[in-house]
Amino acid sequence: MEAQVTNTKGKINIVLKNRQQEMEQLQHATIKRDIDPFRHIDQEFAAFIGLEKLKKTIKEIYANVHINQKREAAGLKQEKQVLHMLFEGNPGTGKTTVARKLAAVFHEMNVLDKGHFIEAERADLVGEYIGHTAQKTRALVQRAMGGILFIDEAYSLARGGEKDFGKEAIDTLVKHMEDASNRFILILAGYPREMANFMSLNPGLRSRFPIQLQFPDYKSEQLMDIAKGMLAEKEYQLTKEAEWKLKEIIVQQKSKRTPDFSNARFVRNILEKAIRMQAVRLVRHDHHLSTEELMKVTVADLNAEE
Ligand SMILES: Nc1ncnc2c1ncn2[C@@H]1O[C@H](COP(=O)(O)OP(=O)(O)OP(=O)(O)O)[C@@H](O)[C@H]1O
Repeated sequence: MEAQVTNTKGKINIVLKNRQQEMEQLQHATIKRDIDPFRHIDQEFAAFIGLEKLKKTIKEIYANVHINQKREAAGLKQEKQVLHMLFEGNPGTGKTTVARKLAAVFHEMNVLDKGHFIEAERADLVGEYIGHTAQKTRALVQRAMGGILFIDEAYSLARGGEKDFGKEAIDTLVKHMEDASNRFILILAGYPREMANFMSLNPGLRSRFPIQLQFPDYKSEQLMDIAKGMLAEKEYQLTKEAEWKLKEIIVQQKSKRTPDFSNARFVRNILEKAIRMQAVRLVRHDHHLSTEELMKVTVADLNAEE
């Protein structure tokens, strides 16, 4: 009888201990979630190599939104953020891709109502007669409400100087940026030197953009990481030799220091061509192609002439 009681007590003790362990694990998981509120942002931007300042800025914006919600719940004033941005970087450094991604991420964060993305250029804003430009620009801004309006090569708006209708487009944009500052996000993008010149011709314009991001040229190692990411996404893989070859091509191209070197786009173009060449190589085989053969991109594919 005594032995039975001890046995039952032992079982209860084990059950209690397991329960305590479960509770501790649960607590631990909750604490972990609390100390890493940015995990989701890290995941969303994991495919973007480099761009550390951008990632840091998005986390600041997220923190602000989150804390504002808590302030609202506590009956405190909210600090609405103005998020118009300037993106300055050479060709293929990711300006358009990042802007497109931000539209989706900001929608998820409740920063933007709709989260759509409108890419515009000079012809979409500048009209042909007096009044036409303001009307076109206003209509474009209206379409962009709740989303992002991205104007690439923004300096083209100032192309014709003082007498050009481009000036009217800039003035109209500035007016709407202030009137509807929280309802859409304007991103002006372009190459660094041209943007600097454009800003110097329009004093006061730069200061209207609280977020200014530089997109630096990628280092060769970063371009290799971008290449691997692009291939992995498409379910391809470089052989070791092909990796060395691609690195050699990138280093050689970068050393030429041509002003129009197109960074990640240069890499994308090489890979797309190599994938076509791999298909041409494989299509000649009439044996069963293994998964590995279908995935591997070789030096021959990189070297092949179209
Ligand atoms: N950091 C990055 N990580 C992964 N891929 C990138 C990165 N930056 C750019 N890319 C890829 O490079 C390509 C070109 O990028 P994108 O068109 O956004 O450049 P851009 O700066 O807008 O160029 P441009 O000024 O010439 O229009 C895209 O396919 C994009 O996915």
